Formats: sequence, structure tokens, C-alpha cells
Amino acid sequence: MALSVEKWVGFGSAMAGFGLLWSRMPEHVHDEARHIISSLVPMLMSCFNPYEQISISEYGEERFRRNKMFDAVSTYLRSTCLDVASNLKAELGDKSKDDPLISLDEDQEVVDNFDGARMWWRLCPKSAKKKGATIISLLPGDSDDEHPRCYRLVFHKRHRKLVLDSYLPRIVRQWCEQTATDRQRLLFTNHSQQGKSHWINVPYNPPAKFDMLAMDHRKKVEIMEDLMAFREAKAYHSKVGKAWKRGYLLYGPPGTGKSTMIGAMANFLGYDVYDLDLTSIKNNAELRKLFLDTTDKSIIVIEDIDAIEVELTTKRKKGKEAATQENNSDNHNLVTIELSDKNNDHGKVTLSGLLSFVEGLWSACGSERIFVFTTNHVDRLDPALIRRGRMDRHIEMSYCRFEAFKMLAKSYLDITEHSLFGEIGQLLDEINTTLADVADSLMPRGKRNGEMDRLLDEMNGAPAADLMLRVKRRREADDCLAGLVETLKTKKAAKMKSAAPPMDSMGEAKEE
Ligand SMILES: Nc1ncnc2c1ncn2[C@@H]1O[C@H](COP(=O)(O)OP(=O)(O)OP(=O)(O)O)[C@@H](O)[C@H]1O
Repeated sequence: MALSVEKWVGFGSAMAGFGLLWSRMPEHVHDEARHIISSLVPMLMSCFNPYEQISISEYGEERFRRNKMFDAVSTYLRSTCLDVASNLKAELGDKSKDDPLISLDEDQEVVDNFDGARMWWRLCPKSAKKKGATIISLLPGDSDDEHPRCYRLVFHKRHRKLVLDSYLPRIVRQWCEQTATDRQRLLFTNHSQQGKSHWINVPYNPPAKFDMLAMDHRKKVEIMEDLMAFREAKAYHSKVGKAWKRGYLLYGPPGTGKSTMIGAMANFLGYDVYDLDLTSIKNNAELRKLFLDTTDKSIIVIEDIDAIEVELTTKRKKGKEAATQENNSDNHNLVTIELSDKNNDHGKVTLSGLLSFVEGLWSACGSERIFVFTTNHVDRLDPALIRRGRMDRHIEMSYCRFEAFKMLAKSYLDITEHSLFGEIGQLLDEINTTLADVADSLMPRGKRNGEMDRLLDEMNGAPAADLMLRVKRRREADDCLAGLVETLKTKKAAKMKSAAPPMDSMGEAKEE
């Protein structure tokens, strides 16, 4: 079948040459006949050649620029057609620790079936463009005397619409999804240099995942569903005319997992994270520039939002005082302050400057962005900041209770039950302890395990080593949990002491 396709393509080309010949016939041939024949040739050609072909070159029109469609096809064929190919080649990927990258070798033809249509693919090697002096090239794709490699797709012409409307777009879509998953995520932070702010980035691989996040299970599932719905909601946002963005407010005491949650969100969505440090930004204009420099599919984090709140509150207070002196109405005063904030590009960053990106005119620049604001003091925030529409979800990160503790015990110590669990559960109900503190207590410190470690090394995988390892883990769990109980009891005693009424010199409780 492969040969016959090639023959058809060759035959079509011969017919095209023939047509060209006829069109250049000498003048003495009757004009009318020439006209009829030359119009017949293309018709005949298309009757005889029922196949069409598309070439996808490795480099685009612009020299040096790689054609991403070529990469998309390579990825697609690698995932669908390798099993049926006999000529393959292996390379080492960019990350040399990866397995070898297997792909089709040049001139290997493969057949793909799509929606009942057969597609013939072949990777055509570089081919000479013209003969003459050899041009030495140092850059890939930089050669005037060669056509770059290309994929050639041959299909029956009745499938043309299917190929253009469904088959090729699907290949591109799959490639985009794949590259989004494989891509190294980045953590950006703003940096000020010679009075100008810009983003700098580092590779970002947060260890946190939702399944290891210790929090109420129902709440966790709700957040994951919300994120998933957001990611899929492009069409919805354009239908209702809303900017494709979402605001989250994470609040709770220090060490309750707000940063951990942001890492889990980034992992879950595969987004980059922009950690915005407001203290190093001079004014709203600079803030605007930084926002415009963020990319789509990103999480923009503004930590400790209460700090900027304090600034605004002070401004408002001053404004109110001035207004009282001038006997102005409160409402009028507030409007004036809002406006002056909005227009204040020369002074400091203002809350209204910030909000214009979350909700105002500028929020429409860019899409698929999640804003995460965090605070340890939700009660200090201006209700205007956290009203719905600005912050779509408010998530409370609370102290560690028994359910969250069990999750931590599972991930840190790999245990689901222990004789101390009951006591720990009771103590956690009575005392507010952060997850960070509990997590810290559950880190094995290997107090009693020195000798066991040595023995395990010596056993070097012998059958009894397995048993020894389990004993070692059990001991670690015992130590950690006993340590946690001790810490919680100390905290409880301190709490009771501070709550008890002061004593007089006789040890009796003093009357207030
Ligand atoms: N929900 C959680 N699940 C698992 N581990 C947690 C959780 N919360 C906190 N931890 C542990 O506590 C450490 C500190 O938590 P994290 O930095 O996320 O708290 P935070 O609320 O952001 O604190 P801060 O307000 O001080 O920035 C984490 O590195 C992690 O080990």
C-alpha cells in the first residue's frame, strides 16, 4: 500500500509536468485547442491522483526559527505510531538522566488511522535545493542549498476537511497539553534594580501535593474541584464577558499551611508562581508594569495583605480627620480618598492600585490567572478588599486537629494508628497548635536508631533487614509521638497557668 501511494503521488507530478509542457506549446497550435487542453490537464490530474499531501518542514519561513508544528507531529507520531515502525532511532533527551528518546527514522513510513481515514506519514530527509558550491553552515537549518527535513502527510482528498479541521488541530492540542505538563515550572519574584522593578525566576518544584496536605477532606476536594472548574472555564468566561481569573484569600495563623497550599495549587494546575513583594515597589505605575509582565497560566501571590491594608487604613483615617475638620460628609470623603488613591502613581503603592488588577480595567489584560492573597489577620482587612468578586473563595487554614494530625502521621511516619493517638487527639482539641509545629515533632530524629542503622547497613538487603527496618520505623514513631505528647502537655500547662487567677502570698487566689 505504501508503494502505491508513492506511485500515485509520482504519477500526479508527471501529469503536472505534462500539463506545463502543453501550456508552452508553439504559437502555431490553434489557440482554442491549447485552451481546451490546458484546462483539461488539471481536471485529468485530479481524477487520476486521488491523494493530497501536506509538508511540515522542520524550520519555518524565517531561517533559524523551528517550526513548532514539526515538533508537535514528532511527539504525536512517537506516542501513536512507533509500534508499527521498523526503523527507529534513539537519542538522549535534554535531561540526560531521562530514558532514550525513541522516534521514527528518516524515510520510515507509518500509517495512522483517524476517524476511519488512513493517514500516511513519512519523515523526509534533508534534500538538495540546487547544485553548486557547498555552503558551510554552523547553525541548524541555516543552509541555502538544502530543503530542511520535513514530515509528509498523504491522505485521500475526500478527507481534506477532516485533516484540516480535526486531525491536525488534535495533534497541536495534544502537543500543547503535553508540553504544559512537561514544562519546568518557575517561581518569579520581583526585584528592583536601578530604580526599575522586574521579575527574576528560579526553577520551581514545590514538594506539596494536595494528597499530602493535612486539612479537612471535604474542604480539600472542594478546592480541587474549584481549581479544575476554573481551568476548564475559558468558554464560560468569554460567554459571560468576565476576565478569566480567580481570587483566593487564604487566612489563618502562621504555620497553618498557607504557603504549602499555594505550592499544592501550583502543582495541581501546572502553573508558574509570581510572588509579589509589595515592599520593593515604588508606585502604582511600577506595579502595573509588573502585572503586565506576568504570563498566562500563573498564580500571583500577595502575602500578608494586611500590611498594605494598614497603610490604606492610615490614609483613610487621616482623610476622615481632615473631613471632620472641614465639616464634610463621610461619603464624599471616602470617594475623594478612593480617587486620590487611584490616581496616585507618584507616591506609594495603594490598595486601589492593586485592586484594579484583581477586578478593575487592568484585570482584563492577560487570562487564566489566579490571585492568592494571604493574611494572618483576616479581621484587620477592609471588607471592600475581601468582598465576593474580588476574592472568589475565602479559605480558612486552621489549627491542627485530630483529622489533620492523622494525615500528617500517615505521610511523616507511615502509620494510621498508635496507642498514643487517643491522648494526642484530646490534647489537640484543647490546645491550638499549628500544623508546622506538629509536622516538626513528627520528623524522626533517629535518637535510638544509631545501632540499628549500622546493623541495617551491614545486612545489606538480607531478608531479616525488612523486619529490622519495620522495627526501626516503629521506634521512630514511638519517639516522635511521645515527644509530641510532651510538647502538647507543656503547652497545656502554660495555657492553664496564664488563665489561672493571680495568687496572693499565701497561695490563695486573689479576688479581683
Ligand atoms: N496543611 C498542612 N499539611 C502538611 N504540612 C503542613 C501543613 N501546614 C503546614 N505544614 C508544615 O508546616 C510548614 C510551614 O507551613 P507554611 O509555611 O505553609 O505555613 P504558613 O501558613 O504559610 O505560614 P506563614 O504565615 O508564617 O507564612 C510546612 O513546611 C509544612 O511542613
